[in-house]
Amino acid sequence: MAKTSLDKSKIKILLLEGIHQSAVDSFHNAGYSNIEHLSTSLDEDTLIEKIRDVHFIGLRSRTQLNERVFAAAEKLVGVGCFCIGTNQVDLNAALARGIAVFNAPYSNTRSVAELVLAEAIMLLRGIPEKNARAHQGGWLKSAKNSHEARGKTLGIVGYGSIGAQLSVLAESLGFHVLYYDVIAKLGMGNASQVASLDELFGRSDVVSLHVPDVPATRWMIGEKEIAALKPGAIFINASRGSVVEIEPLAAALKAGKVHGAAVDVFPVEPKGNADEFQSPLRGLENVILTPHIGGSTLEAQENIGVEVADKLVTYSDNGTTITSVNFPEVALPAHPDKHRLLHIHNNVPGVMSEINRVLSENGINISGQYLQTNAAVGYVVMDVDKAYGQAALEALKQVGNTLKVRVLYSSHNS
Ligand SMILES: NC(=O)c1ccc[n+]([C@@H]2O[C@H](COP(=O)([O-])OP(=O)(O)OC[C@H]3O[C@@H](n4cnc5c(N)ncnc54)[C@H](O)[C@@H]3O)[C@@H](O)[C@H]2O)c1
Ligand SMILES: O=C(O)CC[C@@H](O)C(=O)O
Repeated sequence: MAKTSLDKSKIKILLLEGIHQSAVDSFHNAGYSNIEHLSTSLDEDTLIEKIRDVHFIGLRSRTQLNERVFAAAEKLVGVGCFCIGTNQVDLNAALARGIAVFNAPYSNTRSVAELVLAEAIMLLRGIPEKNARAHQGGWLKSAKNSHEARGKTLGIVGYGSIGAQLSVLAESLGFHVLYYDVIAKLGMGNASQVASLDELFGRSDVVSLHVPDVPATRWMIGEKEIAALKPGAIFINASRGSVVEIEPLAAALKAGKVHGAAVDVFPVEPKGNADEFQSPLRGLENVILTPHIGGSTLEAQENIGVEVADKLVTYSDNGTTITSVNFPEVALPAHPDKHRLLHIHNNVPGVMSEINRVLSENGINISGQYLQTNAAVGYVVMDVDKAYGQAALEALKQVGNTLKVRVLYSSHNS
């Protein structure tokens, strides 16, 4: 009897770092039951052992998927970053193996923007010091260095989803908003773009960073940039720990050159809640330190769980790769009466004609063909008659430059 659908219980899903239960529920609802759901990340060697028989992995910002891990991931089909950042995943190593990577580009933007705004207000009022003193039995009742947000200038570095959302919230509170971005962007409300980081730093009372971790942003804020801040400025980083050199920031905070800071992300972050957090910023009363929780609200985590699980399910069930961060994007219709062959290959001349030759020689009729490429990879999806032999499948895998071949069986009996 013809096989009619994938045996979903054989598809192994590994979810790390306390991904919200909503993700597990989404997989279950889609018929996937072989799920391991862990609350922590795994060290590299443990991950390498575990990932060998995993088809889909879900992670957040702590798990590093590097070349060594991918080399061991023989069955891996897709990666879900249950967050915005994808810098923890070697996207090229994934692509070179035909593994699609997805994320949740918007689900926690509001959470980060709200936190940053709250921190800006707290720091403008000197609340961290006053709070610390009160806990020690002190009483710092004073208006010195305490300011309203109204009329102050907020400088945003990176005017993407979070930066723009923060801009709107901050303006509603009376901030003047300036921003610096490598791309020309239309400002929300009355916000205006400035031409350089130097100008932004020189004009802002509060500076907040919202850039991704890419080579150009790595350590982009060091001693020179910190020196360009207005005396007594407030500095906030909820982007990535690799963007700011912590030592010069700590020195400027100790010297009072920077009046206060809120830092959520660090060059080195503990692997889990049981590990010690170490930082030169520890013990400074004018600094709010948070454990990379800018996006950690129940609302955001629940939405992210559903969003990324659904993307993995859709890719697994149907081959659609829309919104993948490393893969050619293809939106595919349902395929109730046809089997679907997915062929992922290096994007070099001649592969498509080889694929078509194999299908033709094996008498396989193509009823629909979808092709999308990026610079490195070609992704072709072919809906075919149900009748095809194992030999044809093997021949497809033998086509030169093939990275991965998958079959999605039709959902109806032949
Ligand atoms: N703390 C947290 O929990 C948390 C939560 C979510 C996101 N993040 C981080 O925040 C980052 C920003 O998120 P987003 O959704 O706004 O991303 P986004 O991609 O929508 O926006 C990033 C912006 O930065 C700009 N940019 C890139 N390089 C730049 C440079 N060298 N100088 C100036 N601008 C530059 C881009 O043009 C873009 O407008 C994420 O990449 C992630 O690392 C942190
Ligand atoms: O949830 C996380 O660990 C990462 C959150 C945030 O940095 C993101 O990139 O979305």
